[in-house]
Amino acid sequence: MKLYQKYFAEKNALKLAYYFPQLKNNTFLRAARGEQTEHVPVWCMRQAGRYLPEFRASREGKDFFETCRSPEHCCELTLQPLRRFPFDAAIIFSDILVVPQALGMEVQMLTGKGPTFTDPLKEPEDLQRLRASVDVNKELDYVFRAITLTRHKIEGKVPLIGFSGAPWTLMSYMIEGGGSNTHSKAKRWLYRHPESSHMLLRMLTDVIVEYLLGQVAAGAQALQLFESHAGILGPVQFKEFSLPYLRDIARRVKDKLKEMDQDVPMIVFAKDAHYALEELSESHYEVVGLDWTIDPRSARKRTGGKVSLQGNMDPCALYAPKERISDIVKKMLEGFGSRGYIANLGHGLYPDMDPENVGAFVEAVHLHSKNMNKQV
Ligand SMILES: Cc1c2[nH]c(c1CCC(=O)O)Cc1[nH]c(c(CCC(=O)O)c1C)Cc1[nH]c(c(CCC(=O)O)c1C)Cc1[nH]c(c(CCC(=O)O)c1C)C2
Repeated sequence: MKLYQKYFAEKNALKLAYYFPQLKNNTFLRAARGEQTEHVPVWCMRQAGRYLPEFRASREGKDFFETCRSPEHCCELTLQPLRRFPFDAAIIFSDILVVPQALGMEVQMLTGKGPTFTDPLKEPEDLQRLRASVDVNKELDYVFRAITLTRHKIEGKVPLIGFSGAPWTLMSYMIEGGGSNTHSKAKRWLYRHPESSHMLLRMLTDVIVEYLLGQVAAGAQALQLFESHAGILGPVQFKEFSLPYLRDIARRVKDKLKEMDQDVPMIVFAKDAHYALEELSESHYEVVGLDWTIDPRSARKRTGGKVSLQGNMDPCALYAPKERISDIVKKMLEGFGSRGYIANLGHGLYPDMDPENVGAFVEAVHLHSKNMNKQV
């Protein structure tokens, strides 16, 4: 057991605080808790990614999941965007598909095709192929080591976010075997095998809870759940197959963290789930992440101050000239207001985006939010 984990297990909050370098910029954590900050904090989903030439150089010729298994590589890729831009948070380089791997499934990242499962789940009997009990500390130890290393190397510059895919999104990959437009194979399970679907979602939930707690024990200072495939579900199926598991995860993680005297904000990002905004704001998460299809003012109204909000500029707005990006950011900030708000994109950065425009986005968030704060 590493020293940090020992203090965590002993619930020794005082020693825990001294183990890692002191945090210098806590705007992201304060905004997550709904506090007023001197500027609006900003980070980008997929900020460690192929739009950066140094990322492409580091990844060149290396297998994607081999990279995920190397704490040194993950640490380097996590830190790269921070060397270029004054982001207010970092997200650990990893992937949501490490969880199906921990359950015993084989996944490869094929160039030009994306994640590909060798043998996806086809029928409910296939659930027997999954590990009935997963030793998360053993199977995902490489992620925990990457987090601990990065938390040291980041030198307290900004907080480090840990993450997991949410159960439904992971289930859909495990059945589709990769990316899909219709998700019809996975949705077939929901209509045809609802009990087996719930069984799989429960198995995933149990592993995700342990995985998230392990990430905090390793040094993660916030957690984000990615329900990237929420939009393919309608409100009725979301309520049955996604929301209860998202709630269960937050409740169980929070209960455990409370026992440990740990206060770690949790973010839920359910892409295209605009129909469930009210429910998501009452799901025990401090922050609800939004995609770009939701109007900031209406999101504030519908969530009624119960949560902080994160998002939601259309990633494609980064193709606009810099002055236009600045105007779009200003309008977005006016819509959300500067309190209890974390600026981000409505989804991840694309590989062909210009790093300079990412820099313009970050700068515009800081500049306009500081100006807004001066006026109140
Ligand atoms: C950079 C990267 C990642 N994954 C993949 C890539 C591109 C491949 C490469 O660089 O070689 C393949 C990679 N991994 C995945 C995909 C999507 C495939 C598809 O469904 O079409 C691809 C191309 C699956 C995945 N992976 C992830 C999600 C949830 C977020 C989202 O909705 O985009 C999903 C759905 C999470 C993820 N994935 C990653 C991070 C950490 C980096 C960061 O955000 O800065 C995170 C948080 C890292």
